[in-house]
Amino acid sequence: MAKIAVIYWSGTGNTETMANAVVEGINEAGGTAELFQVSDFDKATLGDYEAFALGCPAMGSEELEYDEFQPFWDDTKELYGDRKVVLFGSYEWADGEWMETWRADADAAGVNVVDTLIVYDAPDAEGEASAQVLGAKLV
Ligand SMILES: Cc1cc2nc3c(=O)[nH]c(=O)nc-3n(C[C@H](O)[C@H](O)[C@H](O)COP(=O)(O)O)c2cc1C
Repeated sequence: MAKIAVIYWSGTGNTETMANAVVEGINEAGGTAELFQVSDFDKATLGDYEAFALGCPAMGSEELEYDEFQPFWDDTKELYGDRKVVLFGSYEWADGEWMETWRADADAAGVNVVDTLIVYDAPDAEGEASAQVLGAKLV
């Protein structure tokens, strides 16, 4: 059974809601999801997982959260190899440019990004369903 890490940062809970839905989607598709706040994830265990869902909202000025998530991303982006990765997060002020930048950075690092998902503000039922579908793509 595919062991999949869902690793996220969330300030006000919107990306956390998405992360929980991603976990549901993985588990319903037959995978085994493990959920981590980024500050709790031990990078030394990266090799233990077959796929990854990474979540971070738009912060700064169309950027990843700079204190915890950006350093995590910078440290790990060369390490995913050909394992499947999805990127997700919530935004509110603009139109999702941070995700385009994140995706381009992932592509440049050779990350196997199978899909991305952005949701405006707090996910509604449709947003949560989309996050479940996203998670299932990793299984
Ligand atoms: C410091 C700060 C910076 C933000 N920068 C952006 C931004 O550049 N673009 C945007 O669309 N939303 C921005 N937002 C809005 C958040 O992305 C939005 O509130 C999101 O839902 C927060 O997700 P979370 O609940 O997972 O923390 C910012 C919010 C904060 C607090």
